[in-house]
Amino acid sequence: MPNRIPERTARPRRFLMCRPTHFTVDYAINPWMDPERPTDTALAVRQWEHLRTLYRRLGHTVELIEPLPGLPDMVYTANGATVLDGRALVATFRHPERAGESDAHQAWFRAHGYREVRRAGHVNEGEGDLLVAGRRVLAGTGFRTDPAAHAEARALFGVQVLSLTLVDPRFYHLDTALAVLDDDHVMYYPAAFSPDSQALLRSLYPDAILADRADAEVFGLNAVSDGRRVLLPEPAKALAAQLAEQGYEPWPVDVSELLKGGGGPKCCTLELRPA
Ligand SMILES: CN(C)C(=N)NCCC[C@H](N)C(=O)O
Repeated sequence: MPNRIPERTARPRRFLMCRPTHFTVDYAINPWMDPERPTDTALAVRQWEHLRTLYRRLGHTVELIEPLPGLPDMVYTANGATVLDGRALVATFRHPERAGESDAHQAWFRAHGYREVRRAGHVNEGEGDLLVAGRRVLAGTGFRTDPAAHAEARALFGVQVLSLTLVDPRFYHLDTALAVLDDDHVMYYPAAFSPDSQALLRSLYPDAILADRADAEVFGLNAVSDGRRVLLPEPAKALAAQLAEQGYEPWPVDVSELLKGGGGPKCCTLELRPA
């Protein structure tokens, strides 16, 4: 009997985004950034506007945080916090170039009625490394987020937090190597993880979609899923085909300019999970 394609259900989401008004690459804190390569801020804004419009068209709510001059990476709001049950754990960045973003996010969450807003006591780059999967948090470490931040997240959110070690500097945040598709389904690039973390992922998600190197290298895993529709960088063709085979709707987006900073659709999108 042929395998049945599972029925996928979309759930409306609430996202926080930041217009890339001040986007440029004038420092390099990840292997994708090259300050010698010109950037086109107007194009970055157009690509970002398209992403925002798409979310709205798909029925999601987009809230905005004001972009600040001198913080060109602020467009990557996923790194600003992790939000679960109305509690915001605000990022503490590894690199001084991004440190100013923490105050901006803290102020935003305080002004928007979150029941608890806490600044991380250890290096913690928000949803770049802490991905919420149902009532579990998958937590990356190796390049940015400190393992001690995982314990802090466990204490604040009161959910299971599972540590995963990244081993390839090109996949420096968990959300470059793994995407949560649904509460209990993920896709990931195995070679980005240590052997122990690969084994853990295999046991947790035996039916995960596995990305190949080519799709991982175009940031195909830096994707946003609402349970059925999956927005991902358009060059990740094989991954889009795999998603379709598994009952998802791939929505390819052009984020070529934003990739110059080392981030794709997911990096530009922080999910707000109310109480
Ligand atoms: C998918 N990724 C990596 C993100 N969640 N964020 C992008 C951060 C980019 C920034 N220039 C940096 O290197 O911090």
